Amino acid sequence: MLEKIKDRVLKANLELPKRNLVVYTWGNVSEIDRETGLVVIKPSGVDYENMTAEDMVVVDLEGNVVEGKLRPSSDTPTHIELYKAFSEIGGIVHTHSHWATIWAQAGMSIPAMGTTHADYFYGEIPCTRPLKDDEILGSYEKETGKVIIETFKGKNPMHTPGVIVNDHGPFCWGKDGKDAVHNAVVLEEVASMAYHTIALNCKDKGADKILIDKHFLRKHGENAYYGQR
Ligand SMILES: O=C(CO)[C@@H](O)[C@@H](O)COP(=O)(O)O
Repeated sequence: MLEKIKDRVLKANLELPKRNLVVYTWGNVSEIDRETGLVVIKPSGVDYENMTAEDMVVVDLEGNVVEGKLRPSSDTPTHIELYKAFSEIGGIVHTHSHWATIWAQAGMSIPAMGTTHADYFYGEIPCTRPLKDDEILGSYEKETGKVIIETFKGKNPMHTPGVIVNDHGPFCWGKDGKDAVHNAVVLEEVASMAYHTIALNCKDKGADKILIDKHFLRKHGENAYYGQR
């Protein structure tokens, strides 16, 4: 079942070590089939070198394993919460990539410092509030999803396809797993650029809003004109 999606999800997961977004097994990618409401996600704690499409696990939106011999990613409940809340998204990725995780550990949103950022993310990439003790001790991974959703209240998740989870790391999403990983690569790059920009000249506010609007909307707005149309 869902063999094509399993192939795509495997490929998207293998992109993580290739792009230096993960160390060992510290990340996961999933994709949802909106027709059946089933999610395909990588197994928990399996080395990327040995992973096959058959190892991908299919779960329903209640978190029940529908197909697969291995246990799904430990972050599956977070992915499920996001799929339920953001109907536009088709793929999700979580990593502990170096620069984005530094922002997470600092508990800081990443300001839009320039056009590289604005080409992909509209405004700051928000950092969630810290989880409360009872949330950590309860359904921790589900609560992680809920705090992301809380952070995105009133925001369009497709305009800001990523978040920094406080003291943890980044989650990104997109129209499918490949697109989500693309956004995670960009987020890591802008996290590094923003850190170094602030270190260099103490500019901690971000670039002119008009410039940020221009760059986001030329790619993603109603009258977008970037690329081939
Ligand atoms: O945050 C963590 C572990 O602290 C996880 O995201 C990471 O190790 C990946 O876990 P899975 O192998 O997907 O279960």
